[in-house]
Amino acid sequence: MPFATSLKLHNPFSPTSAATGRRDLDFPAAVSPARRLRNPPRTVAMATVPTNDGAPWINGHPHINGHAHSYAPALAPHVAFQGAPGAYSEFAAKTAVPGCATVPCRTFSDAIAAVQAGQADRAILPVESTMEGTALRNYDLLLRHDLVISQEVNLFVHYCLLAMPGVRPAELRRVISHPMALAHCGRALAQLGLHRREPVEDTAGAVEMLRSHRLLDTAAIASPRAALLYGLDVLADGLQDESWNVTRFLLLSPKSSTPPLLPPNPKTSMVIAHRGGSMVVLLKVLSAFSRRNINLTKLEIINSSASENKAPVMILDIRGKGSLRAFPQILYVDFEGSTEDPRVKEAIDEISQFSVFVRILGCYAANPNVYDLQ
Ligand SMILES: O=C(O)C(=O)C[C@]1(C(=O)O)C=C[C@@H](O)C=C1
Repeated sequence: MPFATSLKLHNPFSPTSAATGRRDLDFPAAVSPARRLRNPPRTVAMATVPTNDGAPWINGHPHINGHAHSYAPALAPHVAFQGAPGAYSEFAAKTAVPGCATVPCRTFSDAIAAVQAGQADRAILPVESTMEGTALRNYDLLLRHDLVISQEVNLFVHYCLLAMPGVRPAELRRVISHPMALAHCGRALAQLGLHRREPVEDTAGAVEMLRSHRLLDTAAIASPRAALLYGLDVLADGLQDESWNVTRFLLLSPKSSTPPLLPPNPKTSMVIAHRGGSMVVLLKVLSAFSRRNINLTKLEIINSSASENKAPVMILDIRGKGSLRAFPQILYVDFEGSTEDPRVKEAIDEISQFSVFVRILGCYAANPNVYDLQ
């Protein structure tokens, strides 16, 4: 994993700058941080409980009706996500594209492949969390493929301890979940005396495993919605060590042949590869934006040449036929403004002159809301 340095110029996740409480989607509600922290946990019923019985499996997960998992009109957009039905990523997909059909995939690569194979219209990836910073592995995936970021969505991740119906906390001997969820709940698990922790591919996959193997000595960490979906008991909630735990997801779409409509309140993500002198390049990039009054919302420095063991970042050069190129030093930059804005065009032109490679990863509507899924 390349070395990453994160400079927090503006943290869209921070309680002061996040959700405005605007209710612009039915599912789920965006809440103001103050309201969310005051309110007791709330659970929201989801549609039908998916079971594995007789349902065909695609990418390692059950597909209901031979296609997407969730019940949605045939023409609804299909969004691929990593995990079992009930994973946080699935909720993120439904938040970003209300009414979509979700396509469960075993890995993030499978989710991207599903879009490339035409099995899904879009894929959703978690890319950043307030507790862990940038998920570089998912950024790596994004760079290796020719998909564009078309939306962002921030979810409040609320972890619960789930067990089979009737199981008492004293009967539990181990806990299973996504490695991130286990890491985020370390303190609470220690207090509960749950020292045996085993990682699985996703939070809902852990719940599915409890259910299908009827594990009576094992708990899973997942969302209250996963508890409802699979009929498990919630033994404890709000398990995360930090009360403010938000994950940012990006929705990826195939590149459109027609120029996309300019989104409201646009934001652009780009990657800049350069040769050496990180600090000098950084200052030049900052200057190109600041002289044009363009605000940055993310800046991440990846320097894999700082250590001999780190592999360079591979980026698909989408010009011409498209080939993978290796770059040891890159910057990820998100900024306010659209690629059609003359100030932005000038800044990108200037940066292109002193860098070795620049790729725009997407221009999409900035979404400052934090959605509460519980
Ligand atoms: O396991 C899940 O439910 C997921 O959607 C994946 C994922 C992640 O990979 O970051 C998403 C959010 C949570 O922080 C934990 C795990």
